[in-house]
Amino acid sequence: MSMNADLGKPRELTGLQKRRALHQPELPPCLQGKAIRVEFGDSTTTIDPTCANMVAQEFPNTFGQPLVHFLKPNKMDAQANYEHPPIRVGVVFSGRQSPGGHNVIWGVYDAMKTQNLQSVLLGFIGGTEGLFANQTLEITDDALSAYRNQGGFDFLGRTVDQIHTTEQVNAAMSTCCDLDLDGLVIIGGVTSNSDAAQLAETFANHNCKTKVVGVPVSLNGDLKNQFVETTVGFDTVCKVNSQLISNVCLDAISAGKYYHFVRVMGWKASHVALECALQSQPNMVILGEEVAFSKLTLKEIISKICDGVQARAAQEKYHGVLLISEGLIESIPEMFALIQEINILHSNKVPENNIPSQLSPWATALYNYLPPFIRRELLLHQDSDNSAQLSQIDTEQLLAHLVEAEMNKRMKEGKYIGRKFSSVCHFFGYQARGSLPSNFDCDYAYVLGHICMHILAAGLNGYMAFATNMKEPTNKWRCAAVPLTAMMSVKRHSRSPGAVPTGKPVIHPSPVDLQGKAYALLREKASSFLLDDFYRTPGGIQFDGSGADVKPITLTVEDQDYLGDIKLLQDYLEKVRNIVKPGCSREILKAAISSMSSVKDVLKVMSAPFYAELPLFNLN
Ligand SMILES: O=P(O)(O)OC[C@H]1O[C@](O)(CO)[C@@H](O)[C@@H]1O
Repeated sequence: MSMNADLGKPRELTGLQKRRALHQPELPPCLQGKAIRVEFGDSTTTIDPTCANMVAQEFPNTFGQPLVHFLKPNKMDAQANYEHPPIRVGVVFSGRQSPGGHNVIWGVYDAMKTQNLQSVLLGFIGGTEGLFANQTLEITDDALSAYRNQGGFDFLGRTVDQIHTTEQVNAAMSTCCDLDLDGLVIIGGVTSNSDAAQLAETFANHNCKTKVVGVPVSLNGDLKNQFVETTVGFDTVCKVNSQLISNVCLDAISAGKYYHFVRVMGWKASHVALECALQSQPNMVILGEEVAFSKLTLKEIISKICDGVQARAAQEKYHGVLLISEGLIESIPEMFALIQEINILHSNKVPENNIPSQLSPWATALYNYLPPFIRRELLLHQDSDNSAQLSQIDTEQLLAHLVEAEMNKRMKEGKYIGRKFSSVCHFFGYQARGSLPSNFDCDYAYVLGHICMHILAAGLNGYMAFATNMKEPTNKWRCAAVPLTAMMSVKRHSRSPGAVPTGKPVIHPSPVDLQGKAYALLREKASSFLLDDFYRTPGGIQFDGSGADVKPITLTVEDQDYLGDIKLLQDYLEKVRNIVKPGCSREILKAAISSMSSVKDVLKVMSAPFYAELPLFNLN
């Protein structure tokens, strides 16, 4: 394996970086001090209970483990002089870069050294390939000094986000055994954490002593579910993108001549686009999830945008900003089908140049209709999860191209009588990914690092570190660990509810919730955004002062306090159980059912025994 010799080298820091390096993330009370109380909750099932059997079969050693809560120790425990044995841990950047990743390493390191100065943390240089090839760097205070609260993943670097094939899994296992590791911390998003689950299972199966723990680090914000509220990096990336978008908005309104088509990273889900839209308030926003839900065709999308352009022209406005998500292209039904055909041909090892001639007749027709630059991008080799390389497909340019053609057509036909349509395109992805992390991401990552260490110290395998109640200040966060298998599901080929799940259980990216409060907020403001140029200027990331604690809007408007409410819900269920008995009145039953519906999702995943009782109440 060839390695970049500059990785992990001490960097010369700028004045701002030096100031950032001094930021000391706060720890929630439960993580302060040497002692910690570990409390085991109910055993878990999976996010989609219809897949529970499949997950249980694939993960016999790690399925069904309980939720774990880390709590402030009681007085006696806190005063006891604990001797923690030294441990050896490895840490690897597996997923794509995301601001804050370095602080996970710092958090693990500080937590280990607080418990025992003899503990050793090893970082794998060059990401997963460094793991396979056993290339390590011992993490020390000195080595960390240039990377605390800094952007990028350049302390250790990363390569392919995959620990997937038998060779890769075996290589990882042999490294962990050679290094006599008690734990391995895998930093990444949905793909990396699915791999972490597989690794944990395989290690358990082979009696390998290394326990595997995953950390939700991804700019996409898509590793989000009943347990995990957000991912490390999402806040920073949304702040940087929102600043860029709002700059473009002000530029557009100043001259009044261009439509800006902006695509933001975020992979298959549109969380980044939704958050940025709420922060910067551009004229139009198209999320992949709404297109998939309404089954909008490319033609319908173009027609909607053109209607918007025309409505603005009627008000003498010839500028505007349109925001789209990276995954939009895959959400358009006919494009999805075309991409699927291309993916299958790729998987069958058909060379890129031969793919067009092997498409079905309808896919050929669509392919030929698309402008040449998009055709080329659709054929690019696949991403590590065998899907299209979304970052490389210039969907914003495709839309701009088709909108211009349609506006010209409307003009020719006398349906549009405004000025000629003119566009500029942007893709905001890499610019934000390397940013200095916000306070929120610095603190979140550091806290998760600490939780990882406590998971490993408790001897747990196949878990993810997470925190809840994060819309509140850090001192109110709650810290916990969830089995990776509890977040898994299996894809269905058809979207109909009765469709049988097929394929391997993995952690899937969660889409934007179209029933959620954040999306409702966007819809509520959509017409005003379109016509009123309601642009908002959040500005650059603030590290000090009143703006430094601003959190993602989508995090603060959604009520995700599941863990905190679980006790309440369990008490509630107990009460319902006592009043809803065979023979009780219809009104009592109806009232119980309607008030229960909001809690059933939580109960479903939090506790298998409780979930088993739900059919009694006919809630499904
Ligand atoms: O171009 P790269 O670095 O391979 O990665 C791009 C992908 O990584 C992400 O930034 C993070 O998953 C996606 O939004 C994007 O599609």
